[in-house]
Amino acid sequence: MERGLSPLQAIMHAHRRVRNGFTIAAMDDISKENERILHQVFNERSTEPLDVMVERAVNVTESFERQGNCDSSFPSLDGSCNANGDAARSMKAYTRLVSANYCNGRDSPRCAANGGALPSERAISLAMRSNTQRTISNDVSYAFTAWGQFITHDIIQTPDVLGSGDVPCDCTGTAPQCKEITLDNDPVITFPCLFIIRSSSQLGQSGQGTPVREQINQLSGFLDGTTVYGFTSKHRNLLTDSDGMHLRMQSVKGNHFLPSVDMINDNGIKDKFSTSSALNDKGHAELVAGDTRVLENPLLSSLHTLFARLHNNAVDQLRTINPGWNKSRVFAEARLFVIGVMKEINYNEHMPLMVGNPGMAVMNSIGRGKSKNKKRANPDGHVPPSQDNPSIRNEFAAAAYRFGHSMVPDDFKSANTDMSQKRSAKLENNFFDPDLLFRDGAGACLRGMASMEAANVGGHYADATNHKLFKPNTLNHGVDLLAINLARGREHGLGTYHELRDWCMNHDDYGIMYNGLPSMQNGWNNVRNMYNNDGDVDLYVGLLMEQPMQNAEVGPTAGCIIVDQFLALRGVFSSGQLNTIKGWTLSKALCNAMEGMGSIQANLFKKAGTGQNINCNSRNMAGMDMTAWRDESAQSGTGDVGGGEEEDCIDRFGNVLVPPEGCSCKNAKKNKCPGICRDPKNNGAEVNIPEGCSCKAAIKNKCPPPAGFCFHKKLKVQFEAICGDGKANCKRAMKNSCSDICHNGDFENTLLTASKPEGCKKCKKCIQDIDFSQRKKKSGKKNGK
Ligand code: HEM
Ligand SMILES: [Ca+2]
Repeated sequence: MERGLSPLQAIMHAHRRVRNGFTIAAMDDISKENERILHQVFNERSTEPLDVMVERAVNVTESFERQGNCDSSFPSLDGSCNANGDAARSMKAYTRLVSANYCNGRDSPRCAANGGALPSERAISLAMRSNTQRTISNDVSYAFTAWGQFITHDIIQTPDVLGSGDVPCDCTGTAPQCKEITLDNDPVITFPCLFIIRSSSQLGQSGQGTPVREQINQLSGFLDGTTVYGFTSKHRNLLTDSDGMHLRMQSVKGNHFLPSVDMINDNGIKDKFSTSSALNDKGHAELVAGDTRVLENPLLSSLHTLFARLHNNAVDQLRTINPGWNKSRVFAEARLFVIGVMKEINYNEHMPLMVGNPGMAVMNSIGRGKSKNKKRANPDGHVPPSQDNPSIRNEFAAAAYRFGHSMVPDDFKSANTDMSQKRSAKLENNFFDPDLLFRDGAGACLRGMASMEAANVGGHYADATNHKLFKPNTLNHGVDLLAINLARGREHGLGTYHELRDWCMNHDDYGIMYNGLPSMQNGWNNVRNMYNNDGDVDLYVGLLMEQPMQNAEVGPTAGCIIVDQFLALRGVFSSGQLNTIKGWTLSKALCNAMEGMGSIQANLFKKAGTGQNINCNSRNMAGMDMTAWRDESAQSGTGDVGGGEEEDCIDRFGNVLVPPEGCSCKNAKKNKCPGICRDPKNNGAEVNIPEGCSCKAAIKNKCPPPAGFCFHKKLKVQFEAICGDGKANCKRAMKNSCSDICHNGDFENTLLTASKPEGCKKCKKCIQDIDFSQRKKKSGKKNGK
């Protein structure tokens, strides 16, 4: 928990939590190097040819070590090996549907086509608010919206430029890493300005051969369970239980919750998952998941809980069905199952409601192989999702898929088994606060999510997101997510609404989603009049204000961008596994993994009361039939049928082990490789093996003389202790009960032996010059004994 932050610092802290993932040092180094290259080209006017500089930037990014193995039959963690050129793996730049539109043609936020200033993002946000009505969807529940956020967090996280301090923007418009949003007599917000930190980027080259700033995706862009498992081996290992198969959980009031930061012994985890006490103000320990945004709102945290539990349930099933599978195989197959279920829900339940008949017509026609996007299926399991470029599109990340922000309501709810309301909580008081989740449990929260209404997509955000995003408990407002989204689009140099609308309308496959020019929602004329020229309208503004397509939540231009993206990310499973996954819906997942379930919508994304319900108590709903995953070669129960990925070798404490050639990681973890010796009872601390002694004996402090060194576990030092009988007896030596030595506990000087004064029986009693009080204080406090 971060305490003592000013209100603005607390907001910044939360915003940074949303933007910056659980990285490893190599990733941060790559980001810094990329910024350096950008600076060289844009500010120092490097004389090297652009091609050379771009190649250098690409090489920098490529230097990020793969978090997986291309020979594996399982998808890698970071999305590497899934597509040609490792497209869409973690740390790759976004691609664009239309050329970048920066004010200076290279890297400065977009301006009006005539070079003039655009209206302030906050002014547009307020104009959208006052010119539009907020209406409630007749079709979808809040689960529809929440799912969009959960999927976002699997495929997209654009990090801030590194190295900016607590409040790095001062509203003077001078700091290069800041994109400021000017305020003019603001009705609610009391800060001198709003601001965002610019997105970390890489040097790219536009179609016209000019250098441009291209933003980076920190995540694996594939829909591959990043929210559950993280995108680095280190993170995945820290989330894995000591049995190597289950995900770590904590039990609270008899139910499984995500693990708390206190349970995971890693400073990076504490750093990236802690929240500010001005938001998380009831003092709950933060929860840890595969994504750093897990606590952003309590219903999102509940969805994370659902999929972690689902993984663990799948592990239990797979172990029964295939007792011969080894641990890493069980983990990998459970992960594959979880990813399969997520995809099934996303493509079968979520997308049809989002893009409606027109969008699904395009999805289906291309899926059946009529188009250039045709996929190749591989009957043996995981298949690269796309032979085309599956990268995340900038227009999708920075505008189109943010449509869900306008659907988020002010009041979040939990529900009882019969779906009646249990509790209502204001979102403005629950950003980065797991209170609702801890009070009512994940089951009640997800039932609440299904019972809640969602607003229609449009220009009128809820108060919680329009004025009070990340509101600290000491202030009566926060910041404006709508203005932030607009600033982000400009800062990324996104094309305008007209540019994207034209691209989509003229597209061979997507043009059919239009029926002439899209019709716009009420208030459109007033909003577009904010701009000097129609051609300047921000992409996000146009997307929110198009009338939705038939049975869709979004209009044709957002639909086009979304369909294009999800076509690129679609993958294929083997037919047997596909049959298992086919039956899965979000409601079935809730029935399987959530406590207190009764009757809920069959399609959870549909507004309660508008469609069929199902009862979780029917066997078909709550069960998990994994027979298609049965492996005849794994029925013997020896636990040696492998197939898991080969990864960096990291033990369960997160220590990176480097097995010498010819020794496996498995053996390294078991202390069976020469030169590797770690104490499992001491968080895997390194133990030196004295010559002529074994690791096992060294850990137990049982190495005989002359090798006789003792390892003091608490102080993590080795010392020499040869008792009077000539034997090394560490236990006795540490207790000062050897016949001839006393020591003062100051083991920092490694080789400390003191001879016992003559006639002395107990060191403690007879040695004055050895300061035992010192020792007591030191080790006594440290060890709490
Ligand atoms: C309570 C609900 C939500 C909150 C508080 C929230 C907040 C945020 C914030 C603060 C950002 C970063 C903005 C920036 O600096 O550019 C963001 C990004 C984003 N959000 Fe949300 N969001 C919510 C729900 C949703 C939903 C429902 C969707 C989609 C259906 C969504 C999609 C996105 C996308 C695509 C991004 C861009 C991610 C990136 O580039 O890193 N969000 N959100
Ligand atoms: Ca992913």
